[in-house]
Amino acid sequence: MSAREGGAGGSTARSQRPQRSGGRRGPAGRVEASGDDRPGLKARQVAARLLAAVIDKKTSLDGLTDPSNGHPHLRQLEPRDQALVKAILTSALRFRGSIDREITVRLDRPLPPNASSLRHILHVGAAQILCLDVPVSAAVDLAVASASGDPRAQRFSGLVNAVLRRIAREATRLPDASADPRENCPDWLWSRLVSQFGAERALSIARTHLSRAPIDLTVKSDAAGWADRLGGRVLGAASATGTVRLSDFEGSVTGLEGYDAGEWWVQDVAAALPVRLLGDISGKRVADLCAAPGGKTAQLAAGGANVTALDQSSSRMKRLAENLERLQFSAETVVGDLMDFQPETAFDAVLLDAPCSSTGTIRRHPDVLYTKDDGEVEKLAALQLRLLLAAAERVSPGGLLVFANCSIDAREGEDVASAFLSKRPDYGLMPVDRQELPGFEFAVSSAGHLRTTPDMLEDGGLDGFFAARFKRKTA
Ligand SMILES: C[S@@+](CC[C@H](N)C(=O)[O-])C[C@H]1O[C@@H](n2cnc3c(N)ncnc32)[C@H](O)[C@@H]1O
Repeated sequence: MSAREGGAGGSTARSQRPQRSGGRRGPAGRVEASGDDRPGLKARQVAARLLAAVIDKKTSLDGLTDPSNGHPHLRQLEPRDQALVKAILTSALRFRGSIDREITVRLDRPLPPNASSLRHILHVGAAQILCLDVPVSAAVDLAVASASGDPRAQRFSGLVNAVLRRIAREATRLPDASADPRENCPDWLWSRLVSQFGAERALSIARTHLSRAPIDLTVKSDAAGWADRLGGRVLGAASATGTVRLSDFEGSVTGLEGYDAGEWWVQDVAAALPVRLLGDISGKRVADLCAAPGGKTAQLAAGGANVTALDQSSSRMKRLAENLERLQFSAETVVGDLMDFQPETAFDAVLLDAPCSSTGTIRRHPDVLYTKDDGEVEKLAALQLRLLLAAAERVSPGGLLVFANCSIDAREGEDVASAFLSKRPDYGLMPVDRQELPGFEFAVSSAGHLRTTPDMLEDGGLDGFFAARFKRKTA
């Protein structure tokens, strides 16, 4: 058994550091069975259930873990158990390929095809052993208890015990230098990365998916001062970008200086770039047509625009309103479908940050690897074109339209931009000049689009993003 196996009952996720105990210890250090009341058991059961929802039903983890509308079983847990569940799921998804290999090589024969709940219990157990600072005995015993309490997995509880104990004894902790980006990148995404970027870049992008992303803050002003106060650093040219990166920060940002006073908001540096393509927006009428939860609305308001923010999701618009209130920004808000939006007058500029596969944000959302696929990308690309054509109707002659999203797939970016231009001859591409984004010149493609991938920026990377800028002709 490894040295960690005899650790204290408290468990600490290496990446997210929730503080949660494992099983209750008897005099001999063994975890005593006590039905569903055993400390830590509910958390493991919920983790297996949520993993099943992601893998088998392709449900987004963001939705499942939403504080107000997430899975009820998760919301019933103590905050520290909720944090443990999220840490388990992040690791289980980020390293799913490696974890699966560690399990599979220790099986005498393949698991039956209908044994998905057993598979999820094994993955939850192995993720704790391989990726988190959970005592091995707690991880194993609670996995065995999860199996025993599940009619579909009951008869395999001995196998769960044997496989997980062998993993604890024999396997290398993750992530280690040998963690293979390819084995943790599902085939559908890998083929897309290779065909779009070539094998070397594909590997470099897939490697970023094995690490957590840093926290970036967009500050209203005085980026250098906030970097000093919060122990971060300014990204890009200080005067222009306003992004402060907190590379090592873990935990909740709500306790940080400046949060209550509304001096900054969390926004990946790449997500802050599309708004900058609108140039000087002070005093202009600008519509943000897929606005919630409002990161870009806040930027538009900070730039002095008269902003109309629209989104079809009322719960997300509630968050947008709360965010704007904390930041002391104002905007006209509309809950509704962009396709039905009929403003009285057209706008000087429109931003469409369209729904997408989110393949640029896998470091933060590893579930995307398993909830999205090629078919979904195609559907989203078609939706984006429909939304872009509708957004184009709301721009005044001579006005600007920026189309953006956080996918790294060209079908949702460059291809949508070309299809749009072929359907709307009254619009022209207004290529982005590298000088417009000091410090981020690398993010401007030869076609004049904004195109980032998570491996582009040293020391922490950035989200993958696409943006194209169009100008409506005057006659
Ligand atoms: C990528 S998110 C927007 C993020 C936001 N711009 C920000 O920076 O915080 C996409 C948004 O599009 C919204 N959406 C999707 N389809 C829509 C539609 N037909 N009409 C209005 N909003 C829509 C979703 O509810 C979601 O909030």
